[in-house]
Amino acid sequence: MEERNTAVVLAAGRGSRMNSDIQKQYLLIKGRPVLYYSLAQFQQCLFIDEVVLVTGREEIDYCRKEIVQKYGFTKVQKIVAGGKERYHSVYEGLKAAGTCNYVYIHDGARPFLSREILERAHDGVRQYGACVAAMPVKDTIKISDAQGFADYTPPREQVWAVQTPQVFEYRLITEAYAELMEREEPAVTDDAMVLETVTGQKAKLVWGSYENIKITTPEDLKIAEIFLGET
Ligand SMILES: Nc1ccn([C@@H]2O[C@H](COP(=O)(O)OP(=O)(O)OP(=O)(O)O)[C@@H](O)[C@H]2O)c(=O)n1
Ligand SMILES: C[C@](O)(CO)[C@H](O)COP(=O)(O)O
Repeated sequence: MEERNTAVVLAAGRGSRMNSDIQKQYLLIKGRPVLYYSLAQFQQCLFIDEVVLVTGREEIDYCRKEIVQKYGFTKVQKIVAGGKERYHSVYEGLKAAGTCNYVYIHDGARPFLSREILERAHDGVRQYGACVAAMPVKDTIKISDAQGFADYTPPREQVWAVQTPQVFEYRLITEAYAELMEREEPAVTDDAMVLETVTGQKAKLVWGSYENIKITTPEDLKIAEIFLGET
C-alpha cells in the first residue's frame, strides 16, 4: 500500500502574547498572512498528500476564501474548528485527518518551515516512528526554584529548543492523544510530551533551523520581515 502523509496545521490560537487586534496567524509579512508561508511549503512538498487546517470556528470561512482558495492550496481538504488549548486543537486535527501513515503537526505561527526540515522529518519518522524538529540552545539555561533563584544548570549539550513539525506514526500519536484527553487539565506543551507522558516513548530530535521561529511576540514579526527580505 502507498505511504500516506498528512499535515495538521494549527491556527486556532488567540495570540494573546502578540497584543494585536488581528490574530497573529493572519498578520501580514511581506504582504501575505503568516499562515500562508507554512501552507505553501506543505502544498509544494511532494510527499505530503493532504493538509488539515485547524482554526477558530469563526475564521473557517475566512480561511477557506482568503487563504485556501485565494492561494490555491488544493491539499487543504479539511478546515476544522480547534479548541481552547493547543492540545485540544491538535486532537481535533488528528480526528479530522483520518487514517494515514504519518502525521506532521505544525504550528501555523511558524512561517519558516523549509523543504529541508520536512525531508529530515520524513526520514526521521520513517526510521523512528516519532520525531520533532529541534535546535541546540545557544544560551546557558537555568532551572529556577520557586523563588526565582537559579537552582541548577542542565548540561548545555543536552538542551534543545523544540520546534514543529512534530511528526508521528498516525496511530501512535492519535491513541496517545485519545488517552490524554481522558485526563484532567493535562499540562502538556508539545506533542512529543504527549507521547512521553502517555506511553513513555521518546521522539527522535531531528535538525530544524534557527530560522524556524514561532511568531509569538511583536519583535518576532520584525525578525520575520528580515528573514523574508533575504529570500
Ligand atoms: N487553542 C489553540 C492554541 C494554539 N494553537 C496554535 O498553536 C500554535 C502555537 O501556539 P501559540 O504560539 O501559543 O499561539 P497562541 O495560543 O495563539 O498564542 P498565545 O499563547 O500568545 O495566546 C499556533 O499556531 C496557534 O495558532 C491552536 O491551534 N489552538
Ligand atoms: C509546540 C511548540 O511550538 C514547541 O516549541 C510550543 O511548545 C508551543 O507552545 P505554545 O505555548 O503553544 O506557543
